[in-house]
Formats: sequence, structure tokens, C-alpha cells
Amino acid sequence: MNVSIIGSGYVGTTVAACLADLGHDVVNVEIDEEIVETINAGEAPIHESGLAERIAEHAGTTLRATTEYDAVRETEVTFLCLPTPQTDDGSLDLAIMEAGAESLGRALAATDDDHLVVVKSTVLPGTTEGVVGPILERESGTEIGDGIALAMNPEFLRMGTAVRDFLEPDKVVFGTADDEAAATLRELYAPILERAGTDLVETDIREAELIKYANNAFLASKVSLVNELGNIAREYGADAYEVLEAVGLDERISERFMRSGLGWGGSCFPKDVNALRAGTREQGYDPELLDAAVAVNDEQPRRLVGLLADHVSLSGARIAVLGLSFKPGTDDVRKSRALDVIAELTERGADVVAYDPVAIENVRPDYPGIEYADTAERALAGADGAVVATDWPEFDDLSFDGMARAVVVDGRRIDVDEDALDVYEGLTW
Ligand SMILES: NC(=O)C1=CN([C@@H]2O[C@H](COP(=O)(O)OP(=O)(O)OC[C@H]3O[C@@H](n4cnc5c(N)ncnc54)[C@H](O)[C@@H]3O)[C@@H](O)[C@H]2O)C=CC1
Ligand SMILES: O=C(O)[C@H]1O[C@H](OP(=O)(O)OP(=O)(O)OC[C@H]2O[C@@H](n3ccc(=O)[nH]c3=O)[C@H](O)[C@@H]2O)[C@H](O)[C@@H](O)[C@@H]1O
Repeated sequence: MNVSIIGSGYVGTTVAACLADLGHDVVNVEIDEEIVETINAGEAPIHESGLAERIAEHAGTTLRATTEYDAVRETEVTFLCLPTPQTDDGSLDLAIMEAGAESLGRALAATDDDHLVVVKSTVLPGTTEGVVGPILERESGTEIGDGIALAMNPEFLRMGTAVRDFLEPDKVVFGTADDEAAATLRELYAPILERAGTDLVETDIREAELIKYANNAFLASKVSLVNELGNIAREYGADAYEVLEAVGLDERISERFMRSGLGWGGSCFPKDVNALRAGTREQGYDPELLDAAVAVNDEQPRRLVGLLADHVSLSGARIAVLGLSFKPGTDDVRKSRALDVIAELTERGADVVAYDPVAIENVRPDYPGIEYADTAERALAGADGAVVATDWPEFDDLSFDGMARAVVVDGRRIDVDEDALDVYEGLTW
């Protein structure tokens, strides 16, 4: 099948390379020329395991990138993989989606061929049919349902494991308004749907949109609940990891997403939970549980720094921050909890020296006032205290010998030899 993917970021690049891998002819339409050149040169514009090999194999044959929207006319299906960020008040910002839909509609104006437009971006219920559809109709001069069909196919991949998550998902969700659109999507996804273990959910567009938010709201709230239980465990002098491991043996709860500590960050949980809260309020409902999930999440970095302050006088102290990315396996630092830790430490007068195996350059421009080290050992050398903000595997069994005083506060439960330290505090254990 001939497919176009609008937007070549984390999702668009992964989906394009994977669909090419499944045997489709794919074109990425992207406004950033550097990304277009990178893909056409057979290289990956982002760091994701398994992505570079796939782009190298298919670029120039069944995978290409362009800045020209006209390319969509050579395809039958277009996926919109554009960013849906949050505005300053936390609500969903659709400006980029609207601009993309306008360009797509204009490009489709010059063809009479049938086209399926699939929204893959995370959008609130009603957006696909109430915002994207009308723009496509206006710009293309074609009615939805009569030449252009609409569908919504939310994406559940995680950063760091994007390729595997896309190719081996727990579920695939198709929100469609007609059988033909659903049949096209089934054909496109056939090898994934044939895999044992992939559930297919076929539903209406509005439900598909909400499934994505419900999924992220559930997972983010689960981690906040786990963190609250972790904070409670600590008050009682109990180890939350032992407690939650046992709780997770209940099949209704599951042992996944049970790691308590510094909380959730990244480009999606924070913005999606906020968009759902703001959107829901507009509908006249107060999402109190989601508000609480955010409040617990916001408090964890302060709690971590508070624990450190129990052992180190922070003003003028040299504090090593280990890990900057929002989770291991990625260089993404958007809404990383590490940044909140750094802000809190700096506010309390500490001199921060930060280390991350891949994410330093994504932090440096916004935090020029702190020091950066090129190894964890160098960050620790002479430090009066250290905090662990990201659970990079290389932090396991790290030597803290070079510290002025080995005071370590761990927000992510790494493997440490506690006996070799002067002080070891776990945030929730
Ligand atoms: N990053 C993730 O792990 C996941 C993201 N999502 C959702 O997928 C959507 C896309 O997210 P990401 O891929 O992370 O975004 P991203 O920011 O990594 O990539 C978006 C790309 O779109 C390009 N772009 C912007 N305006 C454009 C236009 N008018 N025409 C063509 N290209 C344009 C940008 O240059 C950028 O390369 C969002 O709605 C997000 O919530 C869903 C699941 C996972
Ligand atoms: O909509 C999205 O963009 C994606 O958001 C998340 O994926 P991602 O943000 O890449 O990463 P996660 O592995 O979910 O981790 C999110 C945050 O939660 C934290 N977390 C996760 C699990 C856990 O047990 N404890 C915990 O603190 C992580 O450290 C990280 O900061 C979802 O897991 C994906 O299904 C979804 O597609």
C-alpha cells in the first residue's frame, strides 16, 4: 500500500520505517529539511533502538522523505503524526494539527482519487471529526465520506522501545466511521494483527480518541498511586518495592508500572493528563483524581531534595545529579523530573554538577549555570551529596568512592552497595 506520514518526529519516523519494513511504500512529509535529508541519507533523525537499521535498509527504495505535501497524492492513506502540545494553561494546542490539515487538504484538492486520512496524534474526543475533518473539507473542496474518509488510530508506543512497541503491540485501535476505512487499516496493519498477542479494537472515532487519553491517564495515575503508597511505606519504615511487588502479583493490578520514586515525566504523560483535565473542565466536570495524580507527581522532586537536605546543608554544597533524561534509553528531557530536582537544588543554593550518558546537550542550553561532567565518576568527584534522577543501567554498582562525603539519595531504586556509603536514602523505601 502507498502511505504518507505527515510529521517525522518520534512517532512519524518510527511508524514510517516500520510500515516500510512491513512491505509498504512510505513517504514522510516533514517541514524540517534537516530531518528530511537525514532520512533520505539512510540515517535515523532520532535515537531509537532498531530504527537506524530499518531506515538504512529502506531509504531510497520504499522509504523516502520530502518537505512537499504534494507527495500525498501518490498515496492512498495519510497518517497525521503531528505534535499536539499543551498551551500555557495546560489545554490542548491544536495549532500545528490545524496547519498540517490545511496543507494536506490543499494537496488533496488536486486529486479525485479516494483518500483515507488517519489521525495518529493524541487528540481530545471530537477533534478528528470536529476540527481536522472540516479543515480538510474546506481546503480540498471534497466532503468527508465522499472522496475523503477519516479515521483515528492512536499510538501507544513508548520512547526507547518505539520500534518494538509498534511492531509488537498489546493492542491496535481503529476508530472509523465506515467499513471501508476499517478494511484499509486492517490491510495496512495485517502482519501486526496476525501476530499472536495483538488485540484489535474496532470502534468509533470518538472512543478511539478517548482510549488514548484514558490509557495515559490510567498509567500516569497508577505511577502516582504507587508513589503515594511509596511515600506511605517510607513513613512506616517499610520498603515500597517489596510491598508493591507483592501487590502486583494480583492479576487485576499487574506488576508493571509499579516502580515508585521520582515520578513521571516525558513529552506525553504530563501534557496528555493536563489536556484531559482542561478539556474535561470545559465540559463541566472536575477531574479530582487526575488533579491529585499531578499534585503527587509534582511533590516527588521536592521530597527528594528535602531528604538530601536532612543530611547535607545545601547552600554552597556540591551536589551531583545522576541522570537527566525523563527515563533511561532516551535522550529526551522534556518534563524530566531531573530538571525539577535541579531547579529545586539551585533554588536552595546548591552547586549542581550533572551527568547523563546521552542527554546533556539537550539540557545545557536551558541550564547554562550548572556544571556538566562527562562520566558519572567525574560528577561524583568531590561532591557533598548525590541524587539519582534516572535509572540508567550504568548507575547500577557505581562506585561513590570519590565523593567528599558519600551521601546518596536515590529517586529510582538503582542497585547500590549501601554499606559502602555514609548515607543512603531511598525516596520510597
Ligand atoms: N513521542 C511518543 O512517544 C508518542 C507520541 N504520541 C503522540 O504523537 C504525536 C506526535 O508526537 P511526536 O512524534 O512525539 O512529536 P515530535 O515533536 O517528535 O514530531 C513531530 C514532527 O512534526 C513536524 N512538523 C511540525 N509541523 C509540521 C507540519 N505542518 N507539516 C509537517 N511536519 C510538521 C516537526 O518538525 C516534527 O519533526 C503527538 O500527538 C503525541 O502526543 C503518541 C504516542 C507516543
Ligand atoms: O503517549 C505517549 O507518548 C506514550 O507515553 C508513555 O510512554 P513514555 O512517555 O515513552 O514512557 P513510559 O515508559 O511510559 O514512562 C513515562 C514516565 O513514567 C515513569 N515511570 C514509569 C513506570 C514506572 O513504574 N514508574 C515510573 O516512574 C518513567 O520514569 C517516565 O518518567 C506510555 O507508556 C505510552 O504507552 C504512550 O504511547
